[in-house]
Amino acid sequence: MEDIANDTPLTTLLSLLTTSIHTIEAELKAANMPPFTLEPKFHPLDSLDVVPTPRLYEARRVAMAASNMIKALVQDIGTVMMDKSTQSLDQAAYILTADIRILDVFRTDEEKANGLHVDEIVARLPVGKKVDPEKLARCLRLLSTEHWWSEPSPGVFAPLRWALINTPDSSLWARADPVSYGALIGSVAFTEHMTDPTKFDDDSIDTSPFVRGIHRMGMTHIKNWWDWLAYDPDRLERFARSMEGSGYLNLSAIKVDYPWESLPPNTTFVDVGAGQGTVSMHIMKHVYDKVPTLKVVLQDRPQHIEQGKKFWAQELPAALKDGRVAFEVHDFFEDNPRKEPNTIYWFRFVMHDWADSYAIKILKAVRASCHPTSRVLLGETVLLEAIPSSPEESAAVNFENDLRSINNNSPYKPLKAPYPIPQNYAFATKATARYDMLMYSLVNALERTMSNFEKIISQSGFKVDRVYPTRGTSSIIELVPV
Ligand SMILES: C[S@@+](CC[C@H](N)C(=O)[O-])C[C@H]1O[C@@H](n2cnc3c(N)ncnc32)[C@H](O)[C@@H]1O
Repeated sequence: MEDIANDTPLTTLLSLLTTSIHTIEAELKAANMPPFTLEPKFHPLDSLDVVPTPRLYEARRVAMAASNMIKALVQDIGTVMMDKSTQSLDQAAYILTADIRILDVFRTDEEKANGLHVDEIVARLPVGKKVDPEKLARCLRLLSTEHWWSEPSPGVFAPLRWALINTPDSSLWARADPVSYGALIGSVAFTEHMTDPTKFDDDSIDTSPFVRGIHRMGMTHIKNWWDWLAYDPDRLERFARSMEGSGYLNLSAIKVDYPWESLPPNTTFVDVGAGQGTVSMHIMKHVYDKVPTLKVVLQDRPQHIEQGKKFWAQELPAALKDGRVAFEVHDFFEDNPRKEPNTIYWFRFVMHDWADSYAIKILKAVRASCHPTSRVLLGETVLLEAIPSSPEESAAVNFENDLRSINNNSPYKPLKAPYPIPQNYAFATKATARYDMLMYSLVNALERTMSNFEKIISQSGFKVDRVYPTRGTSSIIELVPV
């Protein structure tokens, strides 16, 4: 196992997998959590308030990367071609099951565990959402190949854990429609848009594969992605709810992997482009008593500010009563009205909506208001390049030792990916690489690598003071004015 020269890629990966799986099981046990199963219920770690230990987090991403790399080694090339060239149909099947609210028809845990015949599933679907049972069976059979569903006997289908993403009315479910559908529309015109030389240097939000795709569908009155959302109140509402979902995504990690407790007294935390201020509300809740002088200001466009007032009144009424939260309409392309010392300007998932020229304008506007003691925090994905690992530096045996030497009570510090897993952890970061494409496809923007960030930061009058990686998909990049 330690002799890399005699090992094949498969046996090296198997060794990584064995180490990471044993670590996952041991960490779950130590935390009094049940083992992972496919049963149709959430695992405690699925909770949006729980963060895995550093050792569990590292083991989990190696397990995901190694198992998928094993697939890349063993799968025959013909099947890969069949699979990849038709992958959008997985998404179509998933959107369908979300749209017809299939989970609603399972009334008891027993029905979920044993499954229902597809005829019964369809009989229970509401009018307007009926589908042909045979065709539905084929969709569910497709999803069963990736363990969303199982088919305990022919034509009988039972949901597994992943199917819960389709839970009606949850903010996770709300994602299924506008974002998935928008991604499909963009894919139709993706190659044509990418190869159009007139679009190479065009930063405009009104030009994107999505816009080209929707125009091709005859909807030439749609200017851009936001315009498309705004045309259908139901779609806009579902998208807003899905934003709440992405507010929760990474939240537990953002709360614990930045030292919020050490904020200086009298800090003003300005949540710029706040949405309803989900993240700032949870940070405030987290340190409400520990940092009693902390104040939050939410800034966004009018409809979001109204939503924010309702959200805070419901979730943290004490902050309103104690005068520790304020709400203001502000266009982040203008100078920021908050100019006092010790201000933190917090931007989460704002930069990724904007191409560089816009992002620089947003940062410059805040720089114009920035006191020398103030800082900017960017809560964003930092994409890693897919650089190969070297066998000498990061053998499987080192990974075992590295995992063992992690102190679960120390601040989180990512491990270097073990050979042969590339430095970006490959499949374990696929969702963020895909989000990079999504931002391009929908709004002509991007997720950024650290060098991409440095480019916009250096042109805006800031420098990077420190980067805090988190056990979620976001990092926190701390900027100081220069
Ligand atoms: C992707 S959302 C992120 C929301 C929030 N920061 C979060 O993490 O949940 C982007 C936000 O930017 C806001 N926004 C867009 N253009 C804006 C502008 N010119 N001025 C202020 N806010 C803007 C949107 O209304 C939206 O709430």
